[in-house]
Amino acid sequence: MKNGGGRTSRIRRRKLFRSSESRGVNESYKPEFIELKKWLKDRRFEDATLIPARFPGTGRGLMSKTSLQEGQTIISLPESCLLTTDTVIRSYLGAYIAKWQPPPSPLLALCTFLVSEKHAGDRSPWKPYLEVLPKAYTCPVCLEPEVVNLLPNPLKTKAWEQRSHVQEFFSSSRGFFSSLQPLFSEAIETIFSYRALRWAWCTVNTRAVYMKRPPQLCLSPEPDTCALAPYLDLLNHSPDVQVKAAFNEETRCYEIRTATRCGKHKEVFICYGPHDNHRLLLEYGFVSVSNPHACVYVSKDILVKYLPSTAKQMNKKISILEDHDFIENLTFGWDGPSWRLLTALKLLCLEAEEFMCWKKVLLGEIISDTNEKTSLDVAQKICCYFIEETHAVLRKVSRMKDEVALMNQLTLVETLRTEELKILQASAKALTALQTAFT
Ligand SMILES: C[S@@+](CC[C@H](N)C(=O)[O-])C[C@H]1O[C@@H](n2cnc3c(N)ncnc32)[C@H](O)[C@@H]1O
Repeated sequence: MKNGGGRTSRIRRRKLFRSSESRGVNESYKPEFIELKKWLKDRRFEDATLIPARFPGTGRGLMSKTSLQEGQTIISLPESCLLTTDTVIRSYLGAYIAKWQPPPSPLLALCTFLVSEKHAGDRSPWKPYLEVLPKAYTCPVCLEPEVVNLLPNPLKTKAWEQRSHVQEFFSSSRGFFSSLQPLFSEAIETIFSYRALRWAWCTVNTRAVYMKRPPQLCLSPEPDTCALAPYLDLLNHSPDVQVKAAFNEETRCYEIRTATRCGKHKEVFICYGPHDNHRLLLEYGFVSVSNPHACVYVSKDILVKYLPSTAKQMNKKISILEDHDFIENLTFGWDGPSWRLLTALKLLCLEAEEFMCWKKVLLGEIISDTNEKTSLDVAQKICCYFIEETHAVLRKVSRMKDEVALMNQLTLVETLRTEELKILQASAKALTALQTAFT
């Protein structure tokens, strides 16, 4: 038999393709990981289970050395490796934090420490950790305005809000930064610049683990819940795994236990939460492909725009939806329009003589065949509008990709929009099936 023609070789090729897809390239030989390993060893942490690797699709992450069983602890990082507000307060920054009024927030304390230690370079005892941190992030606050404008509407609004929030964080912290001048020979503004603080803010927001700390008098009373966990923070997210993660008061280690098996030499994932892609992009700067929680959001304006022109009592209907919390989180998902979206549409499509039944609609009752059919037709129109809009944005992204500098950011938007297109196409199909029941 000729090579590559038969069934066996097809299966072999498929297996090869699948394994190269999920298998990562070992990166533990890289100088930054050798240094990090030494640094961790000095803090009583040695890892026999995982190694740093680069994976197609998810980038840098951790790979299992052996197969992992359900219930197995995959990592147990001693307290001495964690960077918390305690670390900051015990450092040279402690006296300055204690002096500053109003007290800095726990987040500001962590960010200040990161910027200051990064600036210290070789002099920083945290250098091996700082060296493996990303140099740049893709959270919306770091995206170019023309890229933010390509995001779907509700996310675009949140992206601009994130930008203003970080800018406000910077301007409100400048006084505190000035008070640190005696610690540095360079002008403080050159060290604690907006870019430096944004980098630190993204570091904490995309990488910190949840670890509730008791309130400290020298810090503001905002919850102190973030800890940076070197090495452990190389674990990427998958919506398909379950893990238990917490600080163990007895062992005084931050531990992660997996509830999902993992094969040898496979990427080991944790789950950051049951987040949709908008939240993943907003909080972590990435998008998960085939995310079961992914969805496309429908805003009030779009709902109203596609209602039949004959629809009556629109203001009244909208205020009912608002009063009953039915105007937000209306979505298309992989299975079609959400129950909330269809319910909102059914209410908006009620005929004048059916209007008194609005409570029944909210409880999920069927009012009439006409109401069912009209609301499905509107849902289909909205879905078609989104499909066209998504195609148009994808064409624009592809044209903009000529500009190499924006490649990473554009690829992110492209992935998000492509996932949304798949969801919308699946929704359109589900809606067609529902519509045929009424023809
Ligand atoms: C806690 S870190 C995980 C390690 C990170 N990949 C690294 O190289 O340092 C979280 C960041 O990893 C990336 N990430 C996590 N899960 C991912 C995934 N499933 N696909 C792509 N990027 C992912 C995102 O950039 C996210 O902000």
